[in-house]
Amino acid sequence: MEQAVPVYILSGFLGSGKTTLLQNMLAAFRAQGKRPAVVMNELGDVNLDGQLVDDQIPTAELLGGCICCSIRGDLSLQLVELVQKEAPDVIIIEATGAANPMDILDGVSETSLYARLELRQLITVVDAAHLYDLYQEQRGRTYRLMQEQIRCASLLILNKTDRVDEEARDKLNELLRKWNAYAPVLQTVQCDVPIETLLDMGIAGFERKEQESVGEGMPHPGSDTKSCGHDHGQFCGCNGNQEHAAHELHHSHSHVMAYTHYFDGPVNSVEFEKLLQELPRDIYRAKGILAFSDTSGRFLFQYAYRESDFMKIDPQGEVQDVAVFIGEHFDKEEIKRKLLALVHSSAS
Ligand SMILES: Nc1nc2c(ncn2[C@@H]2O[C@H](COP(=O)(O)OP(=O)(O)OP(=O)(O)O)[C@@H](O)[C@H]2O)c(=O)[nH]1
Repeated sequence: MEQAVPVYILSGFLGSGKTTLLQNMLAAFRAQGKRPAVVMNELGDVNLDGQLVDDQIPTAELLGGCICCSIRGDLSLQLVELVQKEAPDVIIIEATGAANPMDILDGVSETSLYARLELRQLITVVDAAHLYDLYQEQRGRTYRLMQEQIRCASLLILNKTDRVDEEARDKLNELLRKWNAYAPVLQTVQCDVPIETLLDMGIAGFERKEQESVGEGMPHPGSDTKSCGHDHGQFCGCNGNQEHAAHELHHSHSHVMAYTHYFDGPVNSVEFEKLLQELPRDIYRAKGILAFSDTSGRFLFQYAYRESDFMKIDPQGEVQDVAVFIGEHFDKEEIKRKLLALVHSSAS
């Protein structure tokens, strides 16, 4: 009989390390002689993460929205098309950092009714430093969204542990245990974890959870439950009712917005880095491809939770110089003004 294609969902807040994990998984699958395919979802209008994935790997892009709401129907279409056209051995879905994984789980389950898919794992990547900061305040929509992403996982990766001390690591471990008692937790830097271990752990973890949560808990392929096995009433006063929960959860990330800026000239690298350092706190993620006026070549830049990183690249395909800024209720016009001024001053 035809084998079902295993599907892995990568969830986690913006900038936590999902693309880093995706790259590690792709390398591991290919080393095993497998043919992976990828579904990438970005809030902005361009797929910058796609630049980090080998162009030999079949990739479906869902841009300009979040899988879990505006473009959920597209997810099913893309999955079916990938299976029919590419016959991959495995599919990895990288959600936007603003996605609620429950809806993506639901989308995959629905699709598995008419395409041979088998949901293996929902891996949530957590930025240790970011969660630790939010934990001090214990409130805010981003904190609640992170909580949801953690609760729904079958495997948790506590990443960026290089950015917190031992005391914070212990505290975070305790917190993850409290929010999700079932999923194994792996502590990593750069999501560096033996992938074979990760895949083995996940399968066992997912099966165990399904058995232990009979009647109320963990969503699984073919299941019509949308519950993460926790009390939704904690957030919205409902008792896990599907509609109320979905409604409330969409609201938990509807605060996230993106601005995509296309450049019509190069910018000075020092000035651009300064602009990143001075971004308002409400912008927690930025990425893009740029040419600088003071150095040759083009660069992929990443800004995640106050850390920036530049990598020289040779972009695949035609990519205009572009930057995407993601955050909460920030002033798009102000960013636009600053970027236009930067291009102008770099030209003179
Ligand atoms: N300090 C530190 N940086 C890391 C670590 N892992 C990843 N990063 C960096 O964090 C930035 C964001 O990583 P990504 O893998 O792109 O994160 P993401 O979750 O895919 O981001 P979005 O797709 O925007 O949600 C990049 O600059 C990575 O190099 C880590 O363990 N420590």
